[in-house]
Amino acid sequence: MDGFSVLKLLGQGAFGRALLVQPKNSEEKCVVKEIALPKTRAGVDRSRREAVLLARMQHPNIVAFRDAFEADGSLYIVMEFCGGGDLLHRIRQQKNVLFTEDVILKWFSQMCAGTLHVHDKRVLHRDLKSKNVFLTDNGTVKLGDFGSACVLNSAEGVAKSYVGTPYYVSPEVWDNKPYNNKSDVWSLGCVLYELCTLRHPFQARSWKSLILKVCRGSYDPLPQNLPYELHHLVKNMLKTNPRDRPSVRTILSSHRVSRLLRKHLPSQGSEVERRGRWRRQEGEAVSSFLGQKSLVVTTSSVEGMFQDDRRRRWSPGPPDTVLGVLGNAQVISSNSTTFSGESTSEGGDAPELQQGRRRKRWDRDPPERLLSLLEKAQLSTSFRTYTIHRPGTGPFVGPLSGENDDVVDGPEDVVTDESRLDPRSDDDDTDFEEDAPLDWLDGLEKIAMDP
Ligand SMILES: Nc1ncnc2c1ncn2[C@@H]1O[C@H](COP(=O)(O)OP(=O)(O)OP(=O)(O)O)[C@@H](O)[C@H]1O
Repeated sequence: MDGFSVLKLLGQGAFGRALLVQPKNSEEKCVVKEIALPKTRAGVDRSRREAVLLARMQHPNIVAFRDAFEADGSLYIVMEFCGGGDLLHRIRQQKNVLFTEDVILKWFSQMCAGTLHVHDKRVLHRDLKSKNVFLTDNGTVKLGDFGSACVLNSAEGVAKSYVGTPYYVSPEVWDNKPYNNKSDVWSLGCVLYELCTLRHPFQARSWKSLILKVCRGSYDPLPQNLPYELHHLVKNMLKTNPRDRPSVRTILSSHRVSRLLRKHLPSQGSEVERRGRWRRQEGEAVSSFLGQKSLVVTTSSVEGMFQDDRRRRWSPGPPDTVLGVLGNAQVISSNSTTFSGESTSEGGDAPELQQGRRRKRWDRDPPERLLSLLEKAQLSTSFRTYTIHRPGTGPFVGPLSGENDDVVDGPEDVVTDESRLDPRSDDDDTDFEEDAPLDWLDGLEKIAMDP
């Protein structure tokens, strides 16, 4: 850090801290993200991947990569400073004053442009949320924090990377299906909803309530004064089946809302038509930048992850594994051992769960395991990327929770995605996904059980 004067600590994330710095050889203030390098080779490669991915993303709506280096057992990623702070902070500043339609469309269209660039590079962001969307001093929106796009392999890392930030996690991820480009679309839909209402679509004070609402696609309707196109878009982006959600390309090019969005992206219109590809040279360039041969290996393994264009088909049913058990509320007792026993003997859905067995993961670990884990865990009040504490450490508070948020788990006056029960539509647009659903339940268990 010799070449920088540290101006202030911006904050502490799950993987390290962010500092506002002044490089000694430049006028431009930057952010340095300091990540303590893990002891294992795999862990080190994983950490470096954030730098590699960020360096690959060169787009006006993505935080710009400036440099990366390692010193004293830490990785330092230098990036553009966004003086307007993050969008979550900006939303909170509004108090109860809703954003205008123009502001919503302008910011959201830029988020889509950034996400399209990410997806065109065959990368999944996996932690899109208002806290990871930044504003520059002149009001340009930039996507940041590619830390979750990089974390794979270790049990704990998998849990973090797979679950992301619980309020933004899509039904398929709760249902242990592979994360795909539409899971990013779901998270982006949550951010759009926040822009429209200043509230999160799935407010809840317990895990059970949160997962139920997400898997049912139940949220309060948008304000009536917003244009029909935005209502339609939110409804589409928060479809419980990823196949029914539009891709970001569709949102920007051929959705009912596209015309409104493109009006706010005059200089980037052509970008929508272009598809980027992962290029080995890019990884090599970053690798030599960081002075680490191993990054070439890391890069090519990421490349391999996305080269396979096979389209996996989704099971025909709704995300009914988690939903079925959660819906059967009477089987849930505060004692997880009792719960597991009761759910197989008297729970109405249990026999179906036993018979259905369509999904690989539940074959071995039915959702009872998830629920019993969730009973023992609570979300951190700071609401970082997947932070879980054992019981008694604080209330369940979401990023935009207010005083009067729901305290009950029962039915409410909400929009529910009834189409989750319809026959599935075409999934051509769900064009890539991670190769295999990773075992995040093991990671979750480890975190929840650690003394
Ligand atoms: N490029 C940036 N420009 C301005 N502020 C930034 C930038 N990057 C990060 N920050 C701010 O620095 C703080 C820490 O960010 P960091 O990404 O390390 O963790 P986090 O987002 O708080 O948590 P997590 O990543 O675990 O969800 C946040 O308040 C964030 O808004």
